[in-house]
Amino acid sequence: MNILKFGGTSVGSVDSISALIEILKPLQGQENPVVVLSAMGGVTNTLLEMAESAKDLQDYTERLKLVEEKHFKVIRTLLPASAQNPVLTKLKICFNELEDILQSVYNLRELSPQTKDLILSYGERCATIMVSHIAKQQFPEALYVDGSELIKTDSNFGQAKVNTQITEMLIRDFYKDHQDKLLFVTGFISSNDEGRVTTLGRGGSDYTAAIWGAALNADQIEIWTDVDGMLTADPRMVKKAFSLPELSYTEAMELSYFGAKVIYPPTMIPAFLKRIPIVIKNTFNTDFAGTYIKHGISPSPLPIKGISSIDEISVLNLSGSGMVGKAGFSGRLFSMLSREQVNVVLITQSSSEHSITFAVKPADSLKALSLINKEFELELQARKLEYPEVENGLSVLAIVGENMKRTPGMSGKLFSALGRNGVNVRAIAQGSSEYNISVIISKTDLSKAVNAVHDAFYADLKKTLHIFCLGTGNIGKTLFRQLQEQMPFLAANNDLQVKVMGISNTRTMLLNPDGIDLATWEEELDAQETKASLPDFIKRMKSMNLPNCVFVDNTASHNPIEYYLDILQSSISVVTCNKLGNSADYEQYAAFKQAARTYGVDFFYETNVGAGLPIIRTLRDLMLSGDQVGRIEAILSGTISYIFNNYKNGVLFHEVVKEAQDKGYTEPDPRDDLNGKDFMRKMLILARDAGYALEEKDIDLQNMLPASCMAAESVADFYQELENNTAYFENLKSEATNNNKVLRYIGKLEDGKVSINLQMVDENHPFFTLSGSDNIISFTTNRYKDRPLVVKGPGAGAEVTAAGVFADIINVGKR
Ligand SMILES: NC(=O)C1=CN([C@@H]2O[C@H](COP(=O)(O)OP(=O)(O)OC[C@H]3O[C@@H](n4cnc5c(N)ncnc54)[C@H](O)[C@@H]3O)[C@@H](O)[C@H]2O)C=CC1
Ligand SMILES: N[C@@H](CC=O)C(=O)O
Ligand code: NA
Repeated sequence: MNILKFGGTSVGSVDSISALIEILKPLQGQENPVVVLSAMGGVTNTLLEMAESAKDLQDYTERLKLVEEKHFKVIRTLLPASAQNPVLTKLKICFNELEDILQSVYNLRELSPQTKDLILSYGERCATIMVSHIAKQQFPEALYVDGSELIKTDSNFGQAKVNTQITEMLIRDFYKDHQDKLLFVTGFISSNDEGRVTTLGRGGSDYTAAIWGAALNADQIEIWTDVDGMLTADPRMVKKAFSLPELSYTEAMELSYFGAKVIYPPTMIPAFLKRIPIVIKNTFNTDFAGTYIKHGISPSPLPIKGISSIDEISVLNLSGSGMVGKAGFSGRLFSMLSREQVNVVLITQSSSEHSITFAVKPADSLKALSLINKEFELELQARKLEYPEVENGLSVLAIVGENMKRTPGMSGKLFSALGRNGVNVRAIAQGSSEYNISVIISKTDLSKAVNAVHDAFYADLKKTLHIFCLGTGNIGKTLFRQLQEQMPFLAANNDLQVKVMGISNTRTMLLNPDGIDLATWEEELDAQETKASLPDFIKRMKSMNLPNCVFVDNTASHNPIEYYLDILQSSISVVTCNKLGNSADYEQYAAFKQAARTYGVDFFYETNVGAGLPIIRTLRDLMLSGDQVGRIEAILSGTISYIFNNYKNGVLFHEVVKEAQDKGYTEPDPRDDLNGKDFMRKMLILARDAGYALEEKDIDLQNMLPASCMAAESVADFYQELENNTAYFENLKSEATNNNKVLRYIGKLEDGKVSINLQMVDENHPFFTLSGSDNIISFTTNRYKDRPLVVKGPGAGAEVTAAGVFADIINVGKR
C-alpha cells in the first residue's frame, strides 16, 4: 500500500487537480492508496495574513471572498452541475465558520497560537473536501478524512509534537474500518488531548504522509510536487542543476535542512525508522521516474549529491578569555538558546576555544543577542567575554553527500572554487557525520558561489565560461563566428560551454543573463537602444556576479585598459588582444599580473605577440621551468613581413600596404604598423615577460619611413605620402635585390637591450625565407644555447588572431 501526498501546487488549480486524478486512475483495481493533501497553493499564506489583519483591525473580507471563490471555481469547472451543490454547501459551511473565527479575532484583537492553528486548518480541510468530491466522479469509494482527529499531539501550537503511539493506533483502527475506501486525508493538521486543532509546522503535510506511512507500514511514500524531485541545486539559481535519482535519508535530510524545499525534514524520520522508501515525483511531468530516498542506495559516481543554501542568515560571534578551558561553556550557551526556542543553524568553534560563531535565522538574531547578554551578564561586565554583535546580510552554502567521507580533497575543491571566484568565506562548519560542509558567505555572493561550486563538483558533467566581449571589428566578429561553429564540439568533447553574456562596441551594447544567440548577435546589438557605455557595461557584468567570468578586449582602444585592474580584482579573468595595456608603463603591466595572481584569475594575452602563434605561452613555459632568455631575434610585424614578401616588380609600395590592410593584417590604423610602434609594443611585452623591467623609451627603434610619411595626419594623407615617396621605397627594394638580399624589419633583445632595425639579409640568414604575413622568433636561452628555439608562421590576420583569443578563453576554462 502506498501513501501519495500532493502539495499545494498539485491541488492549486483546475489543471493540476485534473492531473492528480489522472495519476490516481491507473491505481484503480489495485490496493487503494491513502492520499494526503495540502491546502491549495498560496491559501495557507493568505489565511495567515487574514488572521493578522483581523487582529490589527484591518479588512480581511475581500481576501476571504477570493479564497472562497478559488475553491468554488474549481468545483464549478470540474464537477457537473448536478454534483456541485452538496460540496459547495459543505465548503460554504467551512467558510462561514472561518469567517466567524476571523470576526472573533477582530472583535477581541487577539490572535493566540491555537486560534492561528484553527484558522490555518481550513486550508487543508477545504482543499481535501473539494478534491475528494471531484475524485468521487471517478472513484465512488473516495472518502474525505479530517486527519486532525487521528494525529494526536502535545499543545505546542504551530509546531506540535506527535504522540506516535496513540496516533499509530488511531490510524490503524481507522484504516481497518475503511480499507475499501479511497481515503483523502487532510495533511498538516492534528489535535491535542482536548481535541483542539494543532499543526505540524510548515511543510507538515509531508509529515502527515510519513506518519500514515509508518502507522500502516506502507510500501512507499510518494511526495508529488511541481519539480523533478531533488536536484543538485536550486534550479532557480543554477540553470544546470539536475535531478538526483537516489539519496540516502541522511543526504535528503541534510539537503532539505539547508533549503531544498522539496521535502520537509521531519518527514524522513518515521520513514527512516520503518525503512519505508520515499519517492519524490512531479505532478506536472509524470514521465520523471522520481528521486528515491531509501536505505541501501546504489553507489553513486557523483562526488557530492547536492549544494544547498539558506538565503538569509545572521551570525553571532562570542569570544573572550572567559571561554578558554571552561568545560560546559558551549553547553550552557546552546542549551539556553534551545530552551528559549532559538534554532541554531550552524556552529563553528575555533580550536583555541577562544571564540564560538553560530548562525541563526534573522528573525531570531536579536532574541539570541539579548538572551546571551542576560545569561552571560557577569562575564560580559567583567570583560571575560566580548559583547557579541549580530552580523546580517549573510547566507549559508552547504555541500552534501555521503561520498565526501570516502573522497579526499572535497573541501579543497569547495574552497578553491569559492576563492577563484572572489567569494570570501566568513565561517566554516563540517558536520561530524562528514556528510556536510557548510560555509557562511555574503548574501550578494550566494548565486555566484552556488554556481561556481556546482561547476567545480560537476565539472566532468559540464562547465560554463561566461564571457563579456568588447569590440566587434575584424577580430571580434571572427571570434563570434568561430565560437558559434565550435560550440557543439566543445560541449561534446571538452564538457565546456562558452556563453557570451555581453557584447559592446563604441555604439551600442547588449547584455543578456541567458546568454546571447551568436546566430543573431549583430542584428540584436544594432537594434539596441542603449548607447554603449564602458562603465555601465562593466558594472552590469560585475552585478551579474557569475562564476567563471572572462572579460575579452578585442579593441585597439585605451579606454578598456583603465578597467583591467578593477575587473581582475573582481575575480574576473581578462583575455586581451589589445596590446596597449601591457605596453604602457611597466608598473601597470606588473599590477595586472599581480592582481591576477592575488585574485586567482587569469590574465591572458597570447595574441599581443605574433597573433595566434604560441609565443607568449612558450616564453612563459621557459621562464616557469627556470630557463633564462639571453637573446631574442624576431620579425613580429605581420604587416611589414607581408609587404616585404609581396613588394615585387610591377606593384607600388603603397599598393602593397593597402593589400595588407585589406587582408586584415594591419592595426586599425596602419600607421601603427609602418612606423614600427606595433612592433615596438610587442618587443616591449616580450622583454618584460622575459624578466626585463623596460619602458618604451628604453627601446632603440629605427624608423624605416621618411619623415613626411611620419608626419601624415590622417590615414588617407599617410597613403598619399607613401605614394609620394615611391622612389624612396623603390630604391630600398633595388638595393636589396641588387645584392641578392631581402628587406627585413628585425627586432632584437640582447643583454637586456631592445633594438628594432631595417636590415637587408642574404640567403644565409635564418630570416631570409619567409612568406605571407609570417612572423618568426628565435629564443636563445640557457637550455637552447647552441641552436635556438624557433616559432614561425602567419603572425597577423583575423582568423589566426581570433583563434588565439579563443584558445586563451578555453585556457581560462581549463583551470
Ligand atoms: N589584425 C591582427 O592580425 C591582429 C590584431 N590584434 C589586435 O586586435 C585588436 C582589434 O583589432 P581589429 O578587430 O582589427 O580592430 P577593429 O578596428 O576592426 O575593431 C575594433 C572594435 O573595437 C571597438 N571599440 C573600440 N573602442 C571601444 C570601446 N572603448 N568600447 C567598446 N568597443 C570599442 C570598435 O567599435 C570596433 O568594433 C587590436 O588591438 C589589434 O592590435 C592583435 C593581434 C593580431
Ligand atoms: N598589425 C599586426 C597584427 C598583429 O599583432 C601585425 O601586422 O603584426
Ligand atoms: Na601569440
